Amino acid sequence: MPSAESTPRTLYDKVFQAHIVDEKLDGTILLYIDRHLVHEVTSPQAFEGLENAGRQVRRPDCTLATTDHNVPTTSRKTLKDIGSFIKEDDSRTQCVTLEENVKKFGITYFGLSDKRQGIVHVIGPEQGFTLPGTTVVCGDSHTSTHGAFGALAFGIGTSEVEHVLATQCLITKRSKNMRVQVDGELAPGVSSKDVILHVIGQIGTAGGTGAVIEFCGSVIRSLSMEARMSICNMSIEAGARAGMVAPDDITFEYLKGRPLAPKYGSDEWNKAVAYWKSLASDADAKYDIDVFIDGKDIIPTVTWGTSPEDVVPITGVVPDPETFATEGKKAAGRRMIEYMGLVPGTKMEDIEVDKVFIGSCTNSRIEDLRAAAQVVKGKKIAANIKRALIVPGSGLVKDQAEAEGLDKIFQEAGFEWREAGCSMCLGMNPDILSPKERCASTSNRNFEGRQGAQGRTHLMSPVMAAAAAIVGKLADVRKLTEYKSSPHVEAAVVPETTIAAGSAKAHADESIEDDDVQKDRLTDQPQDSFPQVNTSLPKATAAGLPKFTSLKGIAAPMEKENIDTDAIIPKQFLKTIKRTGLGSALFYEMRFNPDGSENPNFVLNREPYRSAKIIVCTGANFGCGSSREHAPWALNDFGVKSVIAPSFADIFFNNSFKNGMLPIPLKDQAALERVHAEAVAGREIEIDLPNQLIKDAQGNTLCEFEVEEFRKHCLVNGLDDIGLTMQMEDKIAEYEARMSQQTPWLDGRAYLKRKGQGGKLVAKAVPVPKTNRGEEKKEPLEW
Ligand SMILES: CC(C)[C@H](C(=O)O)[C@@H](O)C(=O)O
Ligand code: SF4
Repeated sequence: MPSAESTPRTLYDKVFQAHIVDEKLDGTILLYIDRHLVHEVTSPQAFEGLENAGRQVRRPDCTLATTDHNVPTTSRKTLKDIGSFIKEDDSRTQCVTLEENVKKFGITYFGLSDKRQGIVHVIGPEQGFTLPGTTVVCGDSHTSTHGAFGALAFGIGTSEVEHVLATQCLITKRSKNMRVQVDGELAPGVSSKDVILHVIGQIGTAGGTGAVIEFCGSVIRSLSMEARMSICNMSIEAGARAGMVAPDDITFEYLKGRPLAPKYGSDEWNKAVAYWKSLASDADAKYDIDVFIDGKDIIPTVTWGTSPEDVVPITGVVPDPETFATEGKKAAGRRMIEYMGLVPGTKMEDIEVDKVFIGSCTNSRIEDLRAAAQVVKGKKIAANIKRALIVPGSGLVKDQAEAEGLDKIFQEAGFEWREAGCSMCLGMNPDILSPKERCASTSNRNFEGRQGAQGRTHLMSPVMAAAAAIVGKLADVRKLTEYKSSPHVEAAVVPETTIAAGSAKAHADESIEDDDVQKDRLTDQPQDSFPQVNTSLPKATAAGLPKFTSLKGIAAPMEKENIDTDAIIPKQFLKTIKRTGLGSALFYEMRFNPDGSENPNFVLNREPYRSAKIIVCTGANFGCGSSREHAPWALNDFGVKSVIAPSFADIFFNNSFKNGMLPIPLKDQAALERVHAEAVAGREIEIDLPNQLIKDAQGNTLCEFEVEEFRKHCLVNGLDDIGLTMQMEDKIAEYEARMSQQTPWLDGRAYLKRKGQGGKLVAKAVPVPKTNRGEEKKEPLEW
């Protein structure tokens, strides 16, 4: 048996190991976080918790905030401040709240008048905030994007955002190692988006559950950083905790000259590159799961259903659910076909499209826009296309595209050229689909209602979306354009304006009318008029959580696979700055008809399930998709304190515990069926946490269940884990001081000047006289 030192390790093992502050015998780990990105949707409750407990942000120098989800993407030429710019009340409140919080807690913030504003997963890499070998978190599932740099980057819920703000650490466990190796070459017209859609089609949306995927192989190595980011971005749609690519020369080339990366050519840069090179997986490292894909099997891919795994090649047809393997899959397929308004057997290329969206954290970078422009150049969008939007991922991407004349190419073809933001990816802002509209979209989720209530989304690459706009139907881009080479394999170029950091004026766009906001009326506004149920249950408070020992109550049966958090709580309800009051909107689209009346067929609208305290779901991968902690908050507020299912998505699983709730993964099919049968019969069941048993109403044991010791301890004792972590202050400070020596390029200067208790420097003896850019400090960044 080789010693721990000589055991071959994966990229994930190495980065994870380097961030362990403390490890308990049961494998519970306190992990140090180098980079924390913050946006307006998932942070208000975290800052509120911090304030209520009288806590500070531990490392403002490692925290970067922006507004992206709620912001309109119309011209900012009249922008005075965010409060007057955003018309919709709840969106405005979230953005203004973030601005207040960043001021209060001294965090660097890129607001709407700053060219560096944009989608959080675009701006991190663009600024060099994301670096190889770091741990990166954000209250957002697509934090996986940053793994393209060989960072361990993952989404967290709001309670964990608060935990990181307060302690710069997270409590976690090791994930499994999974390798997805894509070898060979991609054919012209096939891009990294097709690669990831194809992979998800192969492994399914739960394929990566509990694992960190390392993408490797000759195809991945040949991709630019931007293309790698698109792949890692959608690791979350493959169910993985994170996606990673080993840093290499393409990575280092991309980082040269980025404002927050070590200064190119300096000793620090050389030291950093040497370290980054050492992170690649050892040749004989072991993976728990291996997937091999041949690049030549991938052709331009689109989705047909309402889960990212429902993919077909563009040359294919709409599948027939009656041919699916199980009754469950057939039923789910029928619902998708109906929701998507499709007929089995229809050629994908015959499906007409109403709107086209090129944007989102998957595909809104300069290379995406260049590739799409190449398809569009000299052509016009089809007459049936109602709107085609190009939404750059950041103000700097927009500037770069304009410098290259891409805006003109798009506008001449009939596209709208917008300002940066999440836009129509999830429609928390005015860019949405109307009911039944069909969209060719470069985003990452095609869930029901994702782009607007009853909207129909087909996911695809930027060149495929551009082709759909020109043809007016889903289209095979290879028929439109002669490719000399695949657009995605060009080496990354650092655009001039990307390097030019610094606050800038709002950028005007003459071509967009301000009244677009009016045009884009939100049709699916939150409604607060539904009755609250089960509000008598105890709520979490900053002082600690209600204790969970035994739970007895009605269990509502569900049978669906892949119940995503968008379905548990749709986007329009994420605009709250509170944790409470969401019970009335739980499963909104399934629970209520479009006119607001109850859907009598939905389980929670039937007796005795209106007062359910437990959900028993026979479908796997419960809680997949977005990291929104609003999902457990909504369940909790409704009165549901425990969900039993064959498996859970990682972030939802974590978020539930943080709210004193107990998700129970029950893999034993027979046991699950016994519990489900009680639920179907409308009888109470009892969850006995100390003894790890599920019992029927008479107290007879139905089955045992597993739960991690540390999580059980916290639940049974109602422990606030921020308080627990803060008791580890000595270890955290010791870790920080050590890392300031070893990786000084990760510290902002403000940190080095900061005094700890007794007036001692928190991290001394670190000779970093200048910022990482080698310049004197400039506001607002303290680097
Ligand atoms: C708002 C946020 C919680 C969410 C996520 O985590 O993914 C959003 O970015 C999304 O894409 O649905
Ligand atoms: S997935 Fe969409 S909504 Fe979520 S961060 Fe990315 S662009 Fe924004």
